[in-house]
Amino acid sequence: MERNAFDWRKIEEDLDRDGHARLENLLGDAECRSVIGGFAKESLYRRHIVMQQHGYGQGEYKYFAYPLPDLVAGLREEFYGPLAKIANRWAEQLSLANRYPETLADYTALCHDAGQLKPTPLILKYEPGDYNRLHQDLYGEHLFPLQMVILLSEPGADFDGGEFILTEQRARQQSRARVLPLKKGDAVIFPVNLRPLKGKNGYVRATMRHGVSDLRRGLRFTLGVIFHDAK
Ligand SMILES: O=C(O)CCC(=O)C(=O)O
Ligand SMILES: [Fe+2]
Repeated sequence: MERNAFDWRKIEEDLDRDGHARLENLLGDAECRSVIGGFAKESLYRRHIVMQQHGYGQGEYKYFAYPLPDLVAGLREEFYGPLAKIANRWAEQLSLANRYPETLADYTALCHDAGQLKPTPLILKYEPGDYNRLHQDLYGEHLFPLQMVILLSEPGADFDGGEFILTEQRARQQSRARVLPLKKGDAVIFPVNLRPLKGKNGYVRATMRHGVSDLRRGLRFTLGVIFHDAK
């Protein structure tokens, strides 16, 4: 599907200021329905995780297999380039040596050369009582520092509770938590691990984690787009 052009200046400003950027209506209703409809289709996935068996929370998710469905591959491709520019600027501000190539193909080749061969985009499903503990999606040496989550269900109609939470911690301070209100089809872009915060003398590092609060009612599905592959 052809998408609206996004205002990348605003996305960049939002990421710098708030540590996340919300994109309204990234996916339409039919696209959300079709991704949810694929949850039961086992051939689409390489692995099924029951979160309570790993201490990750409660709920389940499935990692897509290569070749990724067109919609998922398209989102990874479309967002990688502009996000790589931001990631490179952040790496400089954080005094990190990491640099990210311009294209997803080149970045994926780096992951694959390092033995990170398995695709990481995933679909998550939450039922009443389910939740996702605060975590970071690190899967090996190569880590692309921004990721995206798309809400596929409608809050208030399909489910209650189940809010997306982002926390930020800088040295010698307690964590700051943000609850990010999303509607069906909205996406949020946020840091996997670190982000630069402007301090008095240059930039300081903040460590980020994300999770989901308890689902009180209904069913909540999300699509996660992570750009680095896994070992
Ligand atoms: O379900 C959510 O909102 C969070 C999903 C998540 O942790 C991820 O995609 O990495
Ligand atoms: Fe995650």
